[in-house]
Amino acid sequence: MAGPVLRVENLNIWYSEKHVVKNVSFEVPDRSVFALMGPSGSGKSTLLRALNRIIDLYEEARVEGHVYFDGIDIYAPDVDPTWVRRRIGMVFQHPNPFPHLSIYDNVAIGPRLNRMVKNKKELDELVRWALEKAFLWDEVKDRLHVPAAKLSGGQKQRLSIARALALKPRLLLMDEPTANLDPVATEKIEELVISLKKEIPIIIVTHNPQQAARISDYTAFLYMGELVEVGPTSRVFTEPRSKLTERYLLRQI
Ligand SMILES: Nc1ncnc2c1ncn2[C@@H]1O[C@H](COP(=O)(O)OP(=O)(O)OP(=O)(O)O)[C@@H](O)[C@H]1O
Repeated sequence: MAGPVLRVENLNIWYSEKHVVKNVSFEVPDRSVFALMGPSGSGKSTLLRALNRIIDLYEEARVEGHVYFDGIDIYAPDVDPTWVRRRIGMVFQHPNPFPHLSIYDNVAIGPRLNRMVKNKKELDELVRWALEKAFLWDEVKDRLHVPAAKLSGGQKQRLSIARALALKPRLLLMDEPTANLDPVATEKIEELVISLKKEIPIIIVTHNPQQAARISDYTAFLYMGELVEVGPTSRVFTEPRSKLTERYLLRQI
């Protein structure tokens, strides 16, 4: 069996004096969808931001503990945070394509900046690959050069996913990617997440337990900064070990 893609050990995070992630440890197996669920304010987004060092951009945040990515401690002094962010991609709650750039250029910008391709043909192939993986190619292949602003909300979110995929990440983090989408657009993203996991494991934050149940292989339940429970999704949902998880699943907290 493949080792975990990520191992989090005794992770603690503060914003100034406020302790928001409390001694959290878990492993994310390769080729899986791993859901981080919990009520509003439980620390899900903060924890996610620490997993690819985006949290470094928050001046008031302080992180202690370890995050091993394929065995490399991403907080070790000799590790370059930009390398970490390139290898561990991120998709946010609000789709964030550059509105004035074309659909093509939104996907191409990362590979160009990182000199991942030698010529236009390779770039065209990479853009097509990323758009296909993001289930968007068929809808946009005849209008690759129109501005991204012309797309629907769901399409913009899939474009954000294509942009992240174009950097060929080893792992993808998603922070409530369907929070602003209608049910049809949500379903597409959920199908896409499931189809990607064989190639790219995904950690997804959700405040919706049904979504975690539908798409994830493993679920972690976070409550007031503490990891209450983690395990295979089917087990967490059918036989929660903690009363708190049970109450959350019954919508009592
Ligand atoms: N930049 C910040 N500075 C100070 N406190 C913050 C900051 N970001 C978040 N917090 C606080 O940290 C705690 C955890 O927030 P976080 O956004 O990680 O929770 P969450 O579970 O993702 O919530 P939600 O589902 O509402 O997004 C909250 O109390 C929040 O107010």
